Amino acid sequence: MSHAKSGEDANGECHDSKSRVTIVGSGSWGSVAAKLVASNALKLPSFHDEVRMWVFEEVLPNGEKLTDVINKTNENANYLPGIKLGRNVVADPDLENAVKEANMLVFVTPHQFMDGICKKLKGKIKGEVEAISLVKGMEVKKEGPCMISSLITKELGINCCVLMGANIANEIAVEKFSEATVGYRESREIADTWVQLFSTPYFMVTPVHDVEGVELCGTLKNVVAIAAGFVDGLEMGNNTKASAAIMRIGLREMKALSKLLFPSVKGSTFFESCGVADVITTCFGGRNRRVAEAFAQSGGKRSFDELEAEMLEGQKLQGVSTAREVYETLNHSGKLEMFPLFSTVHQICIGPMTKRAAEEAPPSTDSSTTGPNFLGCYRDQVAELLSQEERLPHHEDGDTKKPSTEIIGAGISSLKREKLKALLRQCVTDLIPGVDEMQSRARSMLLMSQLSNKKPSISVTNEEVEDDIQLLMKSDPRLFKEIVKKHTDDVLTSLNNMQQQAEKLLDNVATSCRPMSRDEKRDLQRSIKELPGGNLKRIAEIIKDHHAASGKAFSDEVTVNLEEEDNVMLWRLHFYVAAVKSARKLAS
Ligand SMILES: NC(=O)C1=CN([C@@H]2O[C@H](COP(=O)(O)OP(=O)(O)OC[C@H]3O[C@@H](n4cnc5c(N)ncnc54)[C@H](O)[C@@H]3O)[C@@H](O)[C@H]2O)C=CC1
Ligand SMILES: O=C(CO)COP(=O)(O)O
Repeated sequence: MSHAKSGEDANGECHDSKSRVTIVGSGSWGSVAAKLVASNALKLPSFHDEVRMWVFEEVLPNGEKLTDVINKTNENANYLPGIKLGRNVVADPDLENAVKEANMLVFVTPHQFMDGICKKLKGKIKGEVEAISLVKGMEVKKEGPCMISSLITKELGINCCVLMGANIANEIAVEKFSEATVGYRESREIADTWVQLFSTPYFMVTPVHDVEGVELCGTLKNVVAIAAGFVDGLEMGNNTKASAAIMRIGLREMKALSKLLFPSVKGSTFFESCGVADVITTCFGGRNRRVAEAFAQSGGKRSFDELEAEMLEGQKLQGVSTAREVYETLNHSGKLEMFPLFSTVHQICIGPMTKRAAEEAPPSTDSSTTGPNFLGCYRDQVAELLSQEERLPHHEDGDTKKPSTEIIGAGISSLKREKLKALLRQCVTDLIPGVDEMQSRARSMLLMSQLSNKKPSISVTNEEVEDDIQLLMKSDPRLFKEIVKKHTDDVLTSLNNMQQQAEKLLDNVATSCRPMSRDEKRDLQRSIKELPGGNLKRIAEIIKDHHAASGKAFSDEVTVNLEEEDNVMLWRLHFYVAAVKSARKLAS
């Protein structure tokens, strides 16, 4: 995109190559966006001074139109009173007129109005136009969820970046320092133009090549903020809000859902202003939090619509409808149970809430350390599937009398077996990112603990040990050791939880296995004997745990007599031995 000055082309025709900006929206953030952009448009030679702002017309109590008041006083009396927007901001109630000359469009209205706005603008935008969306929210269409930037691109046929961040409008309006993130899809040059247009000494903007990640952060954090409000309304305290119940799990679900919807989303995006910073600021200072707090204080007796109208005077909440949209998306894809926080927020928003229900609502302890409870959810689904099934006699597959060669699900119909296999395949797919994350955390901890003992046995690159960690290691080795220990303990707890869930899942799966043949038992016995000491210890643990779960007495000494073990136990050992063999093969 070029920003040369106005001039004449080769044919002597006058053309205007300066950029013109229109802000589509004039709520509190829309008005602050106009102020930021207007101050820069005056300074940057490649922009026209005038910045148009489309206003959804309203009549004030004194009978004046909001647009007229903005143009007369240079203040948005309804949504940002007391703040001068800049004399070069021109309010315009006619949407088509407001955008017709613009080649840079800033969309900033509550997300529920965006579909209608795009439809009105379809075919009305001419020439090379770039857009940016400051809208936090998404649409759910028949085909699935659609981010607002995609809606703009699809409906209007224009490229669209996004700007999200820890940006409470009232604070930026009075020029308190804040950061924001511009997410872009392809052109860094265009992202830089937006950065230039929004940046001021009190508003620092960083471009990130991850449009979906940035937009999903801004969108999903509003659901987390609603949950934070519930916790505040119930006076559960800041520890609850920050830790297991809300912000920490909220961030994990934000990341997991973002990656589920767009696997290209980058983990690093969650550490930009649009990610963790926006979660924190909104969970402490936002409108979503405030209204959700009032909802909880009323014991769910007052509706969000009523409270929004009373408390926000025309401003709009985004979190309640986003929670519904997220719920629909998860429900449609059968993944509700993997996102206990998101789904519970929606259920509380639509139904009567009691303190007890809300207290029971936060995610189970299973998920508090391992993020979305993938394994626990699959365990339950497998258990449900198998319990529903009317068992067929073993050795029979459906209505044929042929002995089955299948191990898993041999006693159930082929239809149920296929469902079971599909569940297990999906479980593995969903588990991979979690395992990758665990591996990378474990590697970091190993590296850190070796560094703290000054004996790294693996090669260390500069990127792996950030400057501040190196500094801490040198300046305060004791604190460094403590931190390493704490994080190592966290990783071990998470691994332990994952292992327990996996064990329960395997126990369920093993109940569906056909009887093990004599030859298979012999093979298993042989394979167990060949295992190294560490793995034998694990075999003993599996047997002990299984005996304990089935109420059998056990002693510290474990002797393996496969003839005496039940079928479930035999297959559990078989799975373990097979996993050890695969791991060894991969390592060699
Ligand atoms: N206010 C804030 O602190 C921040 C807001 N945002 C996001 O910016 C977006 C816009 O929010 P705000 O500027 O805060 O708006 P707001 O909530 O302050 O005001 C509501 C706006 O909606 C307009 N409106 C009402 N009915 C309408 C209709 N039928 N059609 C079109 N417009 C209508 C009103 O005129 C007003 O401009 C939202 O997605 C929000 O999440 C993002 C960062 C900060
Ligand atoms: O998005 C926001 C801050 O970044 C504003 O959040 P609220 O709509 O909850 O005030």
